[in-house]
Amino acid sequence: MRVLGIEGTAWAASAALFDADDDSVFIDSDPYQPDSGGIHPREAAEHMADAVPGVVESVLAHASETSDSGAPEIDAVAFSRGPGLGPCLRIVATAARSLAQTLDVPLVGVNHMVAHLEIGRHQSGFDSPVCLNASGANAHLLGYHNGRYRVLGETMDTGVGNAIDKFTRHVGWTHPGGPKVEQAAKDGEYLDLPYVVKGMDFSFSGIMSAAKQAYDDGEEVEDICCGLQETVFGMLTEVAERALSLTGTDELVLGGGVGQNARLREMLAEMCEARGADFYAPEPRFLRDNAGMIAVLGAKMYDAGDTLPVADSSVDPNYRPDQVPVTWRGDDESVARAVTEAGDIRGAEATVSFEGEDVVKRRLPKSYRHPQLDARLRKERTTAEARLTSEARQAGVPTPLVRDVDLREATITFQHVGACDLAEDLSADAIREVGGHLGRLHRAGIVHGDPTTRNVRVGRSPSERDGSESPSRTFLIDFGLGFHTGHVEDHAMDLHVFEQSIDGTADDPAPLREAFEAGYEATGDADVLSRLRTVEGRGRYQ
Ligand SMILES: C[C@@H](O)[C@H](NC(=O)OP(=O)(O)OC[C@H]1O[C@@H](n2cnc3c(N)ncnc32)[C@H](O)[C@@H]1O)C(=O)O
Ligand SMILES: Nc1ncnc2c1ncn2[C@@H]1O[C@H](COP(=O)(O)OP(=O)(O)OP(=O)(O)O)[C@@H](O)[C@H]1O
Ligand SMILES: [Fe+2]
Repeated sequence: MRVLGIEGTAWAASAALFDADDDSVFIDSDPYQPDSGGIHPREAAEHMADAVPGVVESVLAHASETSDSGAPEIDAVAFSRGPGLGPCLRIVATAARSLAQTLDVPLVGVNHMVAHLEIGRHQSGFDSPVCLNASGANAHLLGYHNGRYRVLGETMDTGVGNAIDKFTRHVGWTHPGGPKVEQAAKDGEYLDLPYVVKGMDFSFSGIMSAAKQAYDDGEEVEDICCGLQETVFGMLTEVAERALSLTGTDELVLGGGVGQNARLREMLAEMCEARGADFYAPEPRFLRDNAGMIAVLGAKMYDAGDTLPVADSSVDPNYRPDQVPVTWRGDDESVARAVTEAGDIRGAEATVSFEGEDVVKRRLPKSYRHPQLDARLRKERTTAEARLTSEARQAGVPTPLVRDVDLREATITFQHVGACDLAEDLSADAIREVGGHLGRLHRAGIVHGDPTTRNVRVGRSPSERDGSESPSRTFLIDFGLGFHTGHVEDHAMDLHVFEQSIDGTADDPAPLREAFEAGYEATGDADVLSRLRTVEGRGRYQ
């Protein structure tokens, strides 16, 4: 089977031929290079109109040369339906429709983001990996579960490449900025910048403002580039590790143009090696925007009968990966694995060992992180965790007692609580109770920062066992990303993080979300729930 793919969401006018019989991919691309500034939508669309016919022509010629009959012998035409720049998408879709009609073959509409990650899954042979997309206009973690790719975490503002490109525009470098930052960072010293991770979500705007400010203040640009890479890629690696820990899977694939960065790949590989996971990054020609990935996913979709009548083939500039009905994977596949609790636990951040009635949590150094950043985060988080675990308790939220803190070793000793993590015993009742806990916590001016189904323990409390006090079934743990705040936005983010972790693991998340929100409503502020709707609906990628 042979599928011709066409890509043109933003800068790469690209066509490709994927031959499923010998797994070969031929790609021809013609990039748009802005004279100055960033990608200009109208200029980019003009580029697509000029360049797409040429790359399609060259792929058709290749197809004819490599067929027995001398005709192109193409079974389907696949194209990027979105997300991307509307004017570019429309030109590419028009080209794809007319080519499919000329060749008299079906049309396949591919989600560009899903293509960025399916290429890595296809080439690695991994079953059901966590996928990190680090591209220009996006940054997110996806995992397949129950017929869809679930968003496990994502940027709350700009895409990672665009964030870096905005900084390089500020210092007067031409587009794209990513490779220039990579080069300059080699001659730089690490510089501290804000580090922003909320559960498995993250944001870049604060870092970018600080980086621009540092430049205006006369810091060496090489040092800022080094700090930028260490911070931004450290965050992406951390959230990828969180996703591995939450889902229990041991496979990670990388996709997207920023994935061409050697430092990012090095950090991800090192993180995976340290936790015994497998890591795969496609070669650069499949990481940056290219039609090869569109043709490969197009072939899987065509095989599954997932083709588009021309009348229904409109483009979608905001096409999200979790909107795609995944027709080409089995319903029984899932990114979520059962995690068995035996002996020491390796969480995303720390190792946890069970010592009698106590639990000892050690934030061991992370070798993938810059040592200065690593020391800062371990200390900050240990301090926050010890303090907030106790303060939450005082606010009426069940948490373990803190028995001992060793800041130098970044180690805390806690009382052992619960029988298992909520992830292993997801029930509406327990989740309603967690909603109540978060409402109370927020009223006390505290956010948890990382409320996931692995950071809630479920089971009987010691008081319940000896019958001395009224029982509580659920306990919040892992306050390392917590902080004091009265902002509705921060509180809504806490709820968003929790709901994302339900979406990532539950078969039928809707009733669980409802129970969670009902629980929150009973103790928390209604404004936070309405802000949650805004957070979810926000057009994130800029
Ligand atoms: C929707 C679609 O149009 C968009 N595509 C896209 O952003 O192109 P992509 O090829 O995946 O990524 C381009 C980005 O990748 C960055 N980039 C390229 N090489 C880099 C490097 N060595 N280090 C860091 N960033 C790099 C560029 O600066 C640019 O921001 C997307 O996938 O988000
Ligand atoms: N006080 C406790 N009582 C019982 N079990 C605990 C306690 N603290 C931690 N655990 C167990 O250890 C696991 C990891 O702990 P924790 O979440 O604090 O570490 P982490 O490295 O920050 O993990 P992650 O970042 O993946 O959430 C928990 O999911 C839980 O199963
Ligand atoms: Fe892309």
